[in-house]
This record gives sequence, structure tokens and C-alpha cells, in this order.
Amino acid sequence: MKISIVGGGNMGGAIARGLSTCDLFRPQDITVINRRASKTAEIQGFNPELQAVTGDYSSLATADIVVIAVKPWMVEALIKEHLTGKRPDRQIVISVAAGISLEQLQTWAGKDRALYCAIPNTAIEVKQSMTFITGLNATEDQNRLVLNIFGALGKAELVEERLLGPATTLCSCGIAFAFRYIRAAMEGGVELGLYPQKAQEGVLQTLRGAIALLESNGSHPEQEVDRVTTAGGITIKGLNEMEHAGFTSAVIRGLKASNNG
Ligand SMILES: NC(=O)C1=CN([C@@H]2O[C@H](COP(=O)(O)OP(=O)(O)OC[C@H]3O[C@@H](n4cnc5c(N)ncnc54)[C@H](OP(=O)(O)O)[C@@H]3O)[C@@H](O)[C@H]2O)C=CC1
Ligand SMILES: O=C(O)[C@@H]1CCC=N1
Repeated sequence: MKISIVGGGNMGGAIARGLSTCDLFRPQDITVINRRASKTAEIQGFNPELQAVTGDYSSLATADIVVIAVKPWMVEALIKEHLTGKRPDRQIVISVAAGISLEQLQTWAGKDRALYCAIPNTAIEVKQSMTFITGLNATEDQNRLVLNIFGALGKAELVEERLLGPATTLCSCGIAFAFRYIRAAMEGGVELGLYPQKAQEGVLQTLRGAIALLESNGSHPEQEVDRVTTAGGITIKGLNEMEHAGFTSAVIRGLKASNNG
């Protein structure tokens, strides 16, 4: 099975790096097509067995799967120039472009082709993405294949198209929000006297612990908060101060702003 990824930037490059460490494709069957040579060289440097090429679209003629990972406003031109009318029956086209709909893909690529919108996050590089997927004209076998690919790169779920935008905000933009929380906590830790590296290690392990507890106990976050907040203790004082400063509200407002694009 051969896969061609058009666009070797943050997302296309991350997908290629993640895929090259899975067993699903041989590295030589993964082609990354980038516009300029600098990123092509970066990808080739990561794994010399990957096929990283600059402006050479010939692999699209034989790819079983094409992943489109260029900026959203470039998708239409790319499809029309390189995919319309070619191999419509068997080839699966997956766009990871945020905000591009299945209807748009179908208009540009043609009616009889299996099409997907899939939105991963950058943790796909380390096989820890949360990827939401929605498809059109796809068979059950094709759905299984696409879920299998993204499932090997983290967690993957098929959703109705109407949920793809909110899911993108929560999990794809969301990884940036998580990084910003980590940075804020680290800065606080440093102000309290911890060295930055210790602060980062501490925050990361604390988050790992929080995730493990929620998953192991099947609990709601607030139940776990209750187990930490001693009455009159120091945790509730910190939490209330954060809420006075608008913590929950800031997160919700940020999510809504992202979602409204
Ligand atoms: N970054 C993220 O976290 C996420 C991004 N996405 C989606 O992924 C897509 C790509 O985003 P991102 O990776 O961040 O953007 P980048 O700018 O990092 O990457 C886009 C890449 O596409 C290349 N490119 C542009 N036009 C062509 C072309 N015609 N042929 C081949 N390569 C081309 C660019 O090459 P060059 O640099 O040489 O110009 C660049 O390397 C977007 O549609 C975005 O919505 C989805 C989920 C998460
Ligand atoms: O910010 C963006 O538009 C892209 C899509 C989701 C994550 N990054």
C-alpha cells in the first residue's frame, strides 16, 4: 500500500514522521511532496528511507491514499491541478485542511471518489494524536482502513461532519491550549523558586497523573478536584483565585473564538 502526502509542513511532516515509525507502510512507500526543498530535506533527514520530493507529483498516479496537507486556501488549486479526473475509483483522498468541507472536496475532486476530512493534532508525530474523521462515498472497508491508519497514530474516531469543527477546536487547536497551560504553570513554578527544567518535569508528570486517574477511575474531573481540596486548605485558595481571574471562562471563550474561526 502506497501513501502520498502533499505538503511537508507542520502537519504533513508530522504525519510522515509518525507513519514512518508504524508498521502500516514501508518507509519507501511513503512519499512526501513539498513545494520547496528546505522541508523536503528536513523530512529526508528524519528518515532517509522516506520518499521526500520537491514539486514532483508523479507518485499521485500510483498512490492508494493521498493526504492533502497544504493550507486550506491552497486545497482547491492543488486538487484541480493534480487529482481531478485521475484514479477516481480506487484512490482514497484525505484532506487534513481545517474548515474544508466534504462538499467542497467533492466539487473539486469529482463525485465518485472516496473522500475524507481528517483532523489530527501535531502529536501525530509521536503517535499520540486525537484524530476526528468524516467521510463521503466511502465503503466500510475504506472506513476501516482510514481508521486503522489514524488509529496507529493515536486515537481516531469517525464523526458526523457537523462535529468536525468543534472537535478540531477541542483537540487540534486544543494541543496548543494545553501547551499554554503547561507554560503558565511552569512560569508560576519558576516564580516560586523551582528551576525551569524541574518545573517542566513536575508539570508534565502531574498532567500524566491527572490523565491516569481520570482514565483509571472513570471519574469526572471535579470528583478528582474534590479529593485534593482540603477544607480551608491551600488548594481551594489557589483554585478560587484562578477562577476569580476567569480561568474556566477564559478557556471556554478561547474555544468559542477558535470555533467561530
Ligand atoms: N498545524 C496543525 O496543527 C494542523 C494543521 N492542519 C491543517 O494542515 C494543513 C497544513 O497546515 P500546516 O502543516 O500547519 O502548514 P505548513 O505551512 O506548515 O505546511 C504546509 C506545507 O504545504 C506545502 N505546500 C504548499 N503548496 C504546496 C503544493 N502545491 N505542493 C506541495 N506542497 C505544497 C508548503 O511548502 P513550502 O513551505 O515549501 O511553501 C508547506 O510545507 C492546513 O490545511 C491546516 O488547516 C490540521 C490540523 C492541525
Ligand atoms: O490553527 C489552525 O488553523 C490549524 C487547524 C487546527 C490546528 N491548527
